[in-house]
Amino acid sequence: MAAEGPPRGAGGRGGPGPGARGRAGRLRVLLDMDGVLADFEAGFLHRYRRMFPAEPCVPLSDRRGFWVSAQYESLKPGLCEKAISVWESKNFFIELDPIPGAVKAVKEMTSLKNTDVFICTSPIPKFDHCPYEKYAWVEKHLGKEFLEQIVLTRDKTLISADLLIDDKVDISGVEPNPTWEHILFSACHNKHVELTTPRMRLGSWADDWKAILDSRRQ
Ligand SMILES: Cc1cn([C@H]2C[C@H](O)[C@@H](COP(=O)(O)O)O2)c(=O)[nH]c1=O
Ligand SMILES: [Mg+2]
Repeated sequence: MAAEGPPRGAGGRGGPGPGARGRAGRLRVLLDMDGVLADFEAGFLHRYRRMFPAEPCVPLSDRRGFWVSAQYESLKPGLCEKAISVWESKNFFIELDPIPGAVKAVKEMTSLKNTDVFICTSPIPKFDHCPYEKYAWVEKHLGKEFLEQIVLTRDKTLISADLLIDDKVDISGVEPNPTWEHILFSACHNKHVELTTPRMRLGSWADDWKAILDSRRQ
């Protein structure tokens, strides 16, 4: 049964939130969903081929840049809209496979002492299926209790935390100085991007993500 009251690690203390390092020794981690926990890229390619078998596609090894829609449009005018129709279709988000090792890593991370883990994900504006299916995906793969840990936002800079693990290279929004440090999670579209120091990358869930968390602990 889900616990009552505010979710673990979420506000509830009143007054302005503490700074990134002032949370009574607790580390707050935000995990992106698409491209970090759920395999958006493979799911997209699979469904796109099924929906548009006569159209050209981009193999995952040739993906460059975060926006699938932009790369498809440059491949052939009109493909942007077709690409968008793929992730707008019913069951796209719920049917995404987990990224290898993600489910185990999230469960392990959640069980660490002094660590609060949230899923921070941007829904698409067409809301018919996506927000519901993101919740359903979390329940299916991580369990009901984890539904308390979901943050849906189109602007991740507004959310305060110590770390954000995300596959998008540039994350911007209305807050020019987000509290979190962005750890770039490797994906087919960002593998070739060289990061300037001190930016860090997590190659996969098989890599030492605990060391990254520890580097941010007080
Ligand atoms: C590649 C791509 C993605 N989107 C949408 C699909 C997802 O809802 C978000 C990405 O969310 P995340 O939290 O940053 O992982 O963006 C899109 O609209 N167009 C695209 O090309
Ligand atoms: Mg992502």
